[in-house]
Amino acid sequence: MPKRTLDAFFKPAAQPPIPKKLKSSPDPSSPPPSKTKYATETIKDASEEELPPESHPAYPFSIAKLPSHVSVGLSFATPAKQPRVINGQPHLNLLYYEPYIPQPTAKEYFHFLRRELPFYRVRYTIKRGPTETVVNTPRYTTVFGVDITSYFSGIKGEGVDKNNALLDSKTNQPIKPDKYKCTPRPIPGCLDLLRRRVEEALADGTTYNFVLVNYYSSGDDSISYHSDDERFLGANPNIASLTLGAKRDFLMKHKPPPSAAKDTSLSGGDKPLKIPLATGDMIVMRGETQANWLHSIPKRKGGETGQGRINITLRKAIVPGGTENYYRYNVGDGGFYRWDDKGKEMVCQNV
Ligand SMILES: O=C(O)CCC(=O)C(=O)O
Ligand SMILES: [Fe+2]
Repeated sequence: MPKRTLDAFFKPAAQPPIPKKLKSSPDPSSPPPSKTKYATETIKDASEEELPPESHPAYPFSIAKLPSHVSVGLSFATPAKQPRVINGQPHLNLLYYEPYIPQPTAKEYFHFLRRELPFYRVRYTIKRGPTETVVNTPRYTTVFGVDITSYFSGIKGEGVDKNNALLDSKTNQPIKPDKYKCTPRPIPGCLDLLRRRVEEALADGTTYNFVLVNYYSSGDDSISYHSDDERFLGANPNIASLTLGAKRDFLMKHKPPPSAAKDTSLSGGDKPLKIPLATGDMIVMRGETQANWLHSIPKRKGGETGQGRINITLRKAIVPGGTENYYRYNVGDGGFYRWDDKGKEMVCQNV
């Protein structure tokens, strides 16, 4: 791979000033100091670095650390643009970063995450009365994090290692073995940097403890209309949602009012709001949005979208039920998939 210059990472969007001196702490957001002194100096490629991957008993394989050219972009070139507020419709409250991550970094980040994360194609059953139906989730998913009643031990900023254990937030002691049916996974450094950067960008006290990742491999992959208004997120949850890779339409429509749909402006029958999300774009759904609006990524005619699309949502679960729900529906109990760069497809690793 060719060498890059720092200049290349900061094009084309207007960028915040590059700090004169960068820290050299082990925090993944901090690039090695020898490579970052001047904007024109060359910096090494990921392949030249030997950052040890992060392993943890709950991961199916160890997860690579972000190469420094991606962590530099995420740390110092975000937000690429200031957000627009979209609130011109009842109960709607969005921030729209167009983009949040500048394109060169978004592209590298997309390829890195697709290659390095474990993914799942979850099947689950739903029961309606006596009938059981099997649901095949129409996209790849994965999830990391734990609700606020627990946390992973470890030194802040040191990243994940195999000794990170789950502690109870009240007692600071190891959790009882039966606290969760699922096995929560610590957020790997490559996603935790994004989480911390978004919290900093919002600067309104928002914090997140979950990272959910969707991978839409083609136009046939989708998510149907829903709202993320589960009780385990608390009232008026803030959810940040980042797009990497292929452009897909994000549709929103107001929930129908509980009584007869007389007010057609809220009936849900109107044309949906369509936001064509491109790589690096981020929307933040806030306030009463989840309580009143549904959103979806519909299938695309023709099936193909070229390169595939990754969506990352940041959320905060406040009770153990949230942790159980997220692992059940985004990891499940089947085999995991890993991206095969030669075959250009997700390959199931076990069953
Ligand atoms: O892929 C997207 O943009 C939306 C994903 C989503 O709504 C969800 O995971 O709840
Ligand atoms: Fe959603």
